[in-house]
Amino acid sequence: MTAFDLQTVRRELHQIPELGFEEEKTQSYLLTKIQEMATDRVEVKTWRTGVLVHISGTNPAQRIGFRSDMDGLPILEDTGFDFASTHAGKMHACGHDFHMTIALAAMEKIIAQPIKDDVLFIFQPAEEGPGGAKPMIASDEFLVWKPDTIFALHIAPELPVGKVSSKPGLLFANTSELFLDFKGLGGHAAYPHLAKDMTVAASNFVVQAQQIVSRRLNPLDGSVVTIGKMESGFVQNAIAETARLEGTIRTTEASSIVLVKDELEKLIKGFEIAYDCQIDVDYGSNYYQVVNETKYVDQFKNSLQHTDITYVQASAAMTGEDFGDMLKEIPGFMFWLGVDSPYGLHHAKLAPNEEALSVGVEAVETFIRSFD
Ligand SMILES: CC(=O)N[C@@H](CCC[C@H](N)C(=O)O)C(=O)O
Repeated sequence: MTAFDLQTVRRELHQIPELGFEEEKTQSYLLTKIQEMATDRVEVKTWRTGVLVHISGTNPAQRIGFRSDMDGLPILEDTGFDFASTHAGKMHACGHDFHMTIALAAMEKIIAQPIKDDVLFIFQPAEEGPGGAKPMIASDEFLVWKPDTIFALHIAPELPVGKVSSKPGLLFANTSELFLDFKGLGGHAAYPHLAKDMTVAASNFVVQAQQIVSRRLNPLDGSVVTIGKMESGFVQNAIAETARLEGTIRTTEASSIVLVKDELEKLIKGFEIAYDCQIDVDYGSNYYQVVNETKYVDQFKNSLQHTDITYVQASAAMTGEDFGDMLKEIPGFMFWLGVDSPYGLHHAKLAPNEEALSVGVEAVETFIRSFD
């Protein structure tokens, strides 16, 4: 049991989603909750819009870190919930409201009954972009409390409530954002021969880019090029002078990200000639793969044996997570928490089952106590 209601906290957080490094309301909400549960063992630091909470152990030999991300997505919520987002066009569509609620509740339990070791709860901004993990772990605020091991969870819509899953080794892919700006020549819709149509150029680019995955990369290595957003033109009867594509590259091999970028650049050169246009590319933020340390995955799995939580073996996924950048520096692992939603991550109707909140709290607390 916690002193606060998990569902209420999750719903209050759900109503105030904020984009990366804009999480001011979320930060102040978390700080209020943390103050309510703080004792003289607890120290709090802020880093940009993030929060670090250090709980001194009774006889510390090491420090265990648990990380929750904080940001929402630029998605217009379509759940119909009476606790839907109050921030127009923004939504907790990746479950970070769940992650933060679970972190707060697990923290409350560790404060109430500290373990031997120190524990650090990390609320990290900007996971969806531009990436808060890398700058956070390089900050003085983090380095003074750098954990010896670190772990995190992510909600899994396709997994039933009561189940968690993970695996040793690769869990999530390498990622790079992709932004392409096309500049041609606009004109009247009736005179295509006098214009350089960027709707046609960008549309063909989307199709051609798919062949990098199917024809240039080793089919045994996983890779994805997804264009999630496409914009061009202003009106139905004018040829578009500009177009913009926004997407993401995913690969299971760190080195394949470079290969995909090389191939994209060849394509860009070809398109600039073929469509007589200019194409500018920007790769935005890049996240390193999430690689789990076997010993901690085993410890997690074993720690759950005396609970009702079922551990199942996961497969690697092409999702990305800047937690990979933390795991590159600090050994640990990440696990999926079953939330049984009919709609998936990043869907405007994502509806995780709130019964999974207490399962998440139990899994996190149980793993932390397994160091005792
Ligand atoms: C778990 C999850 O859904 N993470 C995001 C991370 C996004 C990274 C970046 N903005 C990109 O799109 O490359 C994901 O989309 O996998």
